[in-house]
Amino acid sequence: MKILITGGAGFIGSHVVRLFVTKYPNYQIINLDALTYAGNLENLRDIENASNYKFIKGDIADQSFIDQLFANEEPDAVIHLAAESHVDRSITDPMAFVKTNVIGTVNLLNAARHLWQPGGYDGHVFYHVSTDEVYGSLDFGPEMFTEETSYDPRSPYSASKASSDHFVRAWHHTYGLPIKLSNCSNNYGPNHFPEKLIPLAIHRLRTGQPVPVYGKGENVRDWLFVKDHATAIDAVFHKGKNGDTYNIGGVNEWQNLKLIELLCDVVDEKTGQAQGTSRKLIKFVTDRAGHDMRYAIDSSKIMNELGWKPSVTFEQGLAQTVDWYLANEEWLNSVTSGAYQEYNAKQYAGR
Ligand SMILES: Cc1cn([C@H]2C[C@H](O)[C@@H](COP(=O)(O)OP(=O)(O)O[C@H]3O[C@H](C)C(=O)[C@H](O)[C@H]3O)O2)c(=O)[nH]c1=O
Repeated sequence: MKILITGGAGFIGSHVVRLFVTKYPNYQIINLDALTYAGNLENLRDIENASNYKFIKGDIADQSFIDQLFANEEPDAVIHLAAESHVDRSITDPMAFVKTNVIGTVNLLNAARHLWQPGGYDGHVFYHVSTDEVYGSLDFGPEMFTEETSYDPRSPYSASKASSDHFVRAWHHTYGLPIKLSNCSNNYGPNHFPEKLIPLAIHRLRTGQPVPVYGKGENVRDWLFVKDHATAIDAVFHKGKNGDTYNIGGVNEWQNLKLIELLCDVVDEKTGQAQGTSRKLIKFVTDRAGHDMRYAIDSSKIMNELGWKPSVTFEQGLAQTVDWYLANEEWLNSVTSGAYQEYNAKQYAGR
């Protein structure tokens, strides 16, 4: 089987690519990535020479490029992770999110349909990896997002992901395209670009800079270790039902301030600083515009039907993450200085 994985040089994508390349040596994995600021081939150094792996640089928003790629490569399946993903960026530059997340997804859907429909859809699947933010924002309390929760996206980012989810389902209902979808909560772990809360905070603490907490830090997110998200994607891809959606979460809700305090304590412990040192760097700043209060996701469907569950506790995952960032200063320096772009250019030259 030849699988096209889009966004494979990004944070979640690189963990999915590595899992599939190493776990399924008989699959051919094509990693398609535009290598925008968040795409980093250094994430995949360990598997870049694997015989079942190939990297192609390209933009999913470029329709003729995508059509040509499908004609040349004839993938059997698509796992679509390529996306603009940072909510703050979507507030300042929404059009980039429309281009990649909406138009890019529709280009892929069209190309998959035109390639697969003539010979019959058997053995093919278009799997869209999405976010729990499409469901909107919850108040504090027991309520959680289920697969039946109505969509209520509120940021330009979540509106673009909701739109792409709708297009994926529309291609299933209208053209019969075999599809799967999953909506996941906040991920954390190695190789996370330091604009998102956890890697940003680790980077700031490591370099003695203030850690910005938006508003009062009361907002709640559910956190899942990225490698557990990758195993969930593996489960949905192989065992999920055609046309179905699976929510994926860590059963692990944290208020932002509490999470940052815990992270400060882990960093103090790992770096041998006196407890309380890092907490002094917490700085309350202006809130995010339209800041969603709470995401909480009910993962019982994927757990009961597909037998998936997270493999690490938050304490274990956070400790592994801090260890990774402390041991990989070079990666962090390369990302924060922009040097990784040179590595990217060298790796894709001629491909
Ligand atoms: C960057 C930053 C964030 N925050 C707050 C804002 C959020 O309440 C929380 C996490 O923010 P972050 O931007 O890391 O992630 P979300 O906005 O929850 O969205 C993330 O999780 C979902 C599922 C996706 O689908 C997104 O792609 C992914 O970016 O911390 C701060 O307080 N300070 C900061 O400096």
